[in-house]
Amino acid sequence: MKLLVTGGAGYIGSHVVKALGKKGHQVVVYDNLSTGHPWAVTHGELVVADLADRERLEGVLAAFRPDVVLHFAALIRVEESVREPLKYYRTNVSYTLNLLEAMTRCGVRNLIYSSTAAVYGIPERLPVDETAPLAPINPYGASKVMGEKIMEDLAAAGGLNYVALRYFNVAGADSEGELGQAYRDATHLITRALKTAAGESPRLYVYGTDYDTPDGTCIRDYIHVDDLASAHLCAMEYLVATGRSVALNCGYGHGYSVREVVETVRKVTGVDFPVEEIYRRAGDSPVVVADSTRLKETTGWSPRHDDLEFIVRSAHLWEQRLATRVAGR
Ligand SMILES: NC(=O)c1ccc[n+]([C@@H]2O[C@H](COP(=O)([O-])OP(=O)(O)OC[C@H]3O[C@@H](n4cnc5c(N)ncnc54)[C@H](O)[C@@H]3O)[C@@H](O)[C@H]2O)c1
Ligand SMILES: O=c1ccn([C@@H]2O[C@H](COP(=O)(O)OP(=O)(O)O[C@H]3O[C@H](CO)[C@H](O)[C@H](O)[C@H]3O)[C@@H](O)[C@H]2O)c(=O)[nH]1
Repeated sequence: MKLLVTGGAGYIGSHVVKALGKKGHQVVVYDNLSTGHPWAVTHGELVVADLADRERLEGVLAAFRPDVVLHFAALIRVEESVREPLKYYRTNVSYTLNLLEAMTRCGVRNLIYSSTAAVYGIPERLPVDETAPLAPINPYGASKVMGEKIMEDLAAAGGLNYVALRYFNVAGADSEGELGQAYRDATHLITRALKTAAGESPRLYVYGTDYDTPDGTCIRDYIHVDDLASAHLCAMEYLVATGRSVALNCGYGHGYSVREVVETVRKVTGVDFPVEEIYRRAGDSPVVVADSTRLKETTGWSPRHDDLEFIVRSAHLWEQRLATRVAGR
């Protein structure tokens, strides 16, 4: 198939592009490289352009005529979204509108959308399934709910078929060591902990130890990025075969506390790095764990790397490669 991937030079998009390329699909990546990297595009063509540029976007869609668009491009930091909400609504909502309008004009009707567990806010029942109310507690989550709502309305009007994949906490790196997280200033827990173990930061801050959880720190459902990539392939096959629109959780169904993650990173790296426990971070939900039964039953997806130590190990190997790459420049 012909696939247009927005944000395909980023962390998750690049892993999905690799999986798509390996399956023989024809890929065009559309990315402004604000956080992505050209080296991360291992298959297909890279168009360096912004979703704000409606003319360029429509031109690329009209020329390529993809069977499916996979839409990763977005801003992703919860805390930043609390401080700078307009930036988030602009990129995550208004540029999604640009994409949907351009797709509509070009007659492209299939979309895989990167949504998030943050749409659930503080879930009432755990693990949370897709029937739970959407009640985001930060602008990032709200922007993704808006994206889903726009797609739902467009689908109801007969103009779109979509799968919204609600990712839980994505972590780890490509099993061949070619790709991984390479944000300029990483904020994700596992990456921050690994960088601290490597001596790039003096200490790891743990944000909040007074949550209503067994050890007082937040609990998250960490999913390996390669398992998430395979969920995209499954979702795409389902979408093309059935034309049915649906939202699907992507997680393993069990969570780890911040303290458990810290201990796993210490074990994997063999470094007893310093940790400082401080105040809560704005916009954080205490516990977020996925019920992914619907993803498994609708698409046949099954995870291969449901193991925190494996996830941390793969991320650790990637961090070592990244350090060599930077040092070699
Ligand atoms: N990382 C996670 O744990 C996580 C969890 C849930 C959902 N998500 C979602 O997954 C998607 C990908 O996240 P990621 O972690 O790979 O982030 P990322 O920052 O690595 O990837 C985003 C990509 O989009 C590009 N981009 C940003 N704004 C753009 C614009 N205006 N025009 C064109 N390209 C633009 C960036 O250059 C980058 O390559 C996002 O939609 C995010 O909300 C991520
Ligand atoms: O240095 C750090 C970094 C994180 N944390 C804590 O670790 C947990 C996980 O934080 P991350 O930043 O790794 O991930 P989030 O759960 O905040 O958010 C991630 O997953 C969400 C879905 O749940 C969103 O989609 C979002 O894009 C993505 O960054 C949180 O309790 C956070 O407070 C720390 O204690 N110290």
